[in-house]
Amino acid sequence: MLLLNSISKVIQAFSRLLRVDIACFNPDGQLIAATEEYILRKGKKVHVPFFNNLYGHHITLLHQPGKMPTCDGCHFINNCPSKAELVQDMIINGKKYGYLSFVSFSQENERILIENKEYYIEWLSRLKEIIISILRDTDELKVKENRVLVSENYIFGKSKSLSQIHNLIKSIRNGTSSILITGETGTGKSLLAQYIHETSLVSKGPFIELNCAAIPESLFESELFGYEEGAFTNAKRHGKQGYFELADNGTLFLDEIADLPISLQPKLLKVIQDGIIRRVGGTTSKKVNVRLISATNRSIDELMNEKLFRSDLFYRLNVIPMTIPPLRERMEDLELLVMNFIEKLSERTGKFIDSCTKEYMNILSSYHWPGNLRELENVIEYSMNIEQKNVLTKNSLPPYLSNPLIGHHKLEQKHKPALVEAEKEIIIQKLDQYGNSYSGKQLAAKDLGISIRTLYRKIDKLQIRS
Ligand SMILES: Nc1ncnc2c1ncn2[C@@H]1O[C@H](COP(=O)(O)OP(=O)(O)OP(=O)(O)O)[C@@H](O)[C@H]1O
Repeated sequence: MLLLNSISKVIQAFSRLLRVDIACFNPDGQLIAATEEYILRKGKKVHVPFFNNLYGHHITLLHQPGKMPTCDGCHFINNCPSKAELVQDMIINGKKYGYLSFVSFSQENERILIENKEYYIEWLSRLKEIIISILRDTDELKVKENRVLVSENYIFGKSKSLSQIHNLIKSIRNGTSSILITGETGTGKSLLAQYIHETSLVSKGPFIELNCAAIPESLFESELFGYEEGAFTNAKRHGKQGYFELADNGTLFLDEIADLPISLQPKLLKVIQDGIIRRVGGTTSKKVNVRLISATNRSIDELMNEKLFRSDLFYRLNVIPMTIPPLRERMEDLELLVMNFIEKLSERTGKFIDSCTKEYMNILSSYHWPGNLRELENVIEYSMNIEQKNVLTKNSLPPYLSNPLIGHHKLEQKHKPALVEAEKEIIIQKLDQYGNSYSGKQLAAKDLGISIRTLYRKIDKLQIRS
């Protein structure tokens, strides 16, 4: 069950029954669930620091919220839309779970709340018990999640293709053979790599990720194998560990492996074969014990045909191949993924969405998802920001989905040249601003809100001189 959804549903039910607005806060005074009226009047991102003054008071009736000494520090001081609040802290065995509040926004409700205080206190205590039990269940779940990063089926889906991947992961759990994950962009290759690590024998060791598309060819060797002091100008004083050393006794995830420069491929092949590395500028060798997982969204077969990828390296990397199908080929997982994203994004968007309408789901089901799960996640985030209700409706979909006449491609075709030029211009500006070095590009990518690997791809695609 989704935590916030569960709490939200209980709160809505109690609110309808008792005819009072209800809000629930975490121990830091941040709103985690509330009735619609409460969100409307107080805003979605209410943070009520003054509640800290109420810990240990168990149940407090705030008669004139906004004008009490405890209101110091609250951003609603002297301007509080609530007329009265009955607040209870949620503490059990010394553990703080947060606060619960029954709120009245009208004078009529204020009178009812005050006149029937005892009755409401009883219900407040019952609601507290239910919410604490939900929060406790989640605590237990978190402990489990820490052992196995994410629960099966739930995160990756229940479709046939995903079940096959799960079975494969189970059967290789005790080994450390190299794995090559293939799949279109945004299908979840990085997430799968982490999952494999977390469920493997080397899960206690480090998981180190290296994006082969993001590292300039000249730095590759020193990044992979490290370097000794004085190995080259600008080398750090005591040298630097490379990715292989960092990943010792754990997993090294080589993302975008197809972008590994051909000149470096023999060196990688040698390390895989011997398990021995030598730092740049070093004279001694070191044995490392690293499980390799690689991923690519390009066709390595084509690269091998063009002699851009060595076949001997490919066979070493591809001992266990795994392919994640694109989202359009596993639509059975769509609903599960949507609900998962709704929960995942509720904190970032400050919205408590319960579900989505059938019409909304139908539109998602008939789309072909070229950007796969990454695109789906963006669409859900967009919808959650736009949606006024607690259910996602067609109205909150981005225009290219809600209005079939404005197809993505149609828009793009019409404006493509201008868009490309604008994009190129912005990237050049940022590179001028931060410089063309690797660290400059890292800053530029951060400023642009894209990953460094995306920046490198764009530099390449837009033929920007770097
Ligand atoms: N099964 C899943 N359940 C929930 N979220 C997922 C799942 N798979 C992927 N995601 C999310 O989708 C987004 C894209 O996933 P990820 O970065 O792993 O894709 P990728 O295939 O490695 O992409 P690229 O080829 O561009 O590197 C991430 O935000 C990730 O958390």
